[in-house]
Amino acid sequence: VVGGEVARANSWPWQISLQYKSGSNYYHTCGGTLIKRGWVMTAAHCVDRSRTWRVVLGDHNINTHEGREQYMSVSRVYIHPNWNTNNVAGGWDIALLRLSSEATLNNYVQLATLPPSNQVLPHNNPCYITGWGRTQTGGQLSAQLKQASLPVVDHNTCSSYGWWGSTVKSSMVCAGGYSESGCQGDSGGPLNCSVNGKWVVHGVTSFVSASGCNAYKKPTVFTRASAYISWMNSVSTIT
Ligand SMILES: CC(C)[C@H](NC(=O)C(F)(F)F)C(=O)N[C@@H](C)C(=O)Nc1ccc(C(F)(F)F)cc1
Repeated sequence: VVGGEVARANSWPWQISLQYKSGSNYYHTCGGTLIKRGWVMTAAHCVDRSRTWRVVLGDHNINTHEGREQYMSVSRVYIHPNWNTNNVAGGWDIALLRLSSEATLNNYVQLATLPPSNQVLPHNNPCYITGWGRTQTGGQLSAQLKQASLPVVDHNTCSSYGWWGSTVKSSMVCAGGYSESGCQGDSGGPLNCSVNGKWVVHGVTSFVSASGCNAYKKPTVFTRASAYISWMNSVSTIT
């Protein structure tokens, strides 16, 4: 997250850290959202490569053990069937992770609220991006969870000339576009939007500009969760 501030610990209790094993250590690579006690929503591009994954719930500083974390292994990865690794602009950048055991819900770990199917938020709807991603273009990951205010940019504006143009599809949500943004390492994490006084996870962090995370008029682009409610229900109930 470029800009914004360090979040109050566990104030986004559905935010998870997706980590992969290398040698005897685990490394943060993406964010994600706890949507059911045994299910995490993340970006397809995060799990393109088959690795040994773990999901950390209830985390704040990803480099220290604070005692509130729950470490879960992943029993199966469901990448959207239409996802194309070489074409993030095509959309479909969403995946579900089945956890090997169910999360314990408490003050530090809670389920996210997902939007109703096909709900599209208005221009400037207040939202926050959260994540442990780079704090500057080309910079380092943040040790502590960060948040930044990223108001919705409607599709009409986001897909116009000078903005993202046709790279952005209506199955995506744009947010921000000025000094604050997501950045590498925030991928897969939530766009938390305030709807009728409640936090609703409307986006899955997907991409930023190749010329810089907080490039002007290149808002952070999210997979629009409300476009995938039926797919998520079909995956997380048949299995
Ligand atoms: C997994 C990546 C897509 C990566 N995602 C992120 O950094 C995320 F955190 F915003 F999710 C990203 O945006 N990286 C930058 C450096 C990038 O490659 N951006 C990019 C944007 C659009 C396109 C286009 F237009 F071809 F689709 C290609 C690359």
